[in-house]
Amino acid sequence: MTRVGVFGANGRVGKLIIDDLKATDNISLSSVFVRNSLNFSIDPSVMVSTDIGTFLNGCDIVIDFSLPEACESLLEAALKTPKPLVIGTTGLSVHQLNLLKQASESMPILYATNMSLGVALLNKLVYQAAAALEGFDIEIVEMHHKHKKDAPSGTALTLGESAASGRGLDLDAVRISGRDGNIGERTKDEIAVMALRGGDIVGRHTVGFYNEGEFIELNHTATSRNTFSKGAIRAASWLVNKEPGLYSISDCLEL
Ligand SMILES: NC(=O)C1=CN([C@@H]2O[C@H](COP(=O)(O)OP(=O)(O)OC[C@H]3O[C@@H](n4cnc5c(N)ncnc54)[C@H](OP(=O)(O)O)[C@@H]3O)[C@@H](O)[C@H]2O)C=CC1
Ligand SMILES: O=C(O)C1=N[C@H](C(=O)O)C[C@H](O)C1
Repeated sequence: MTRVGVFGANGRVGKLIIDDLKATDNISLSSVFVRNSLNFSIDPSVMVSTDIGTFLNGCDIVIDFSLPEACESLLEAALKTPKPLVIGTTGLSVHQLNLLKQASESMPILYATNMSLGVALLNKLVYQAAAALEGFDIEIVEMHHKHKKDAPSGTALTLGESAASGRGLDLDAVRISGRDGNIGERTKDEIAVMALRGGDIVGRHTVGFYNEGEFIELNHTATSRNTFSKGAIRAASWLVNKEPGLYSISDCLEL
């Protein structure tokens, strides 16, 4: 039985992971980390801790859906107490991503900005389309619920990287995040990644390829947040006995 620790247990996704673990074979919840207290009741056999080291010692693998600064604390603690990590937190800074890469030298880490099968496939399709549709303008739009803190979404940035890579470009050099005023015509290589926020939208991503006379739009819509919690649990079962290294959701899904 794989014993899972949930980091970000009070959160929208964290709570669903705790529920979904109850219905999954060969894997169960053993510890949760909270900053203050857990805001719902839990089986008394589960360790609830405000100390990251104690939390890490109480599980075989961690699933993290929290905030960038919280994920950074987790990575720092895991460098002292190595543990397989499934990380879904988005909005990580360059420093935090470097810390994640450093940690993956001493433990297996699966980092995915989106745990769904659909988006994993979408990234492959976007890479292929960007490479094949020479001269088409690439634009990305994402829509999420009004509580989301980071923008653009981690998924949109990953899709942007897939598109840029299909064109042999570096996303950081070609990405724009807004248009306003007398800015002139669109440049050939730019890739816009735009964010909309409102209501309870779970997650919607559209990658458009626009040309004179035709366009293609590839779209993914998450209609349930359980898509992410179940994807993360599947990733944890896959990762737990792997060698140290940085793994992607495509590795787990063998896409
Ligand atoms: N990869 C994927 O498939 C997906 C990724 N996400 C990402 O996952 C993350 C969480 O999303 P969501 O569940 O909606 O967010 P929530 O805001 O609902 O939850 C965030 C959680 O992080 C905890 N937290 C905040 N600050 C700290 C801290 N300093 N130390 C420890 N814990 C902290 C909160 O605990 P507390 O209750 O104590 O405040 C809370 O439990 C986001 O980055 C989001 O973009 C979301 C969906 C899918
Ligand atoms: O915060 C969310 O809700 C989501 N975040 C992830 C992201 O930033 O891409 C994944 C998903 O779209 C939901």
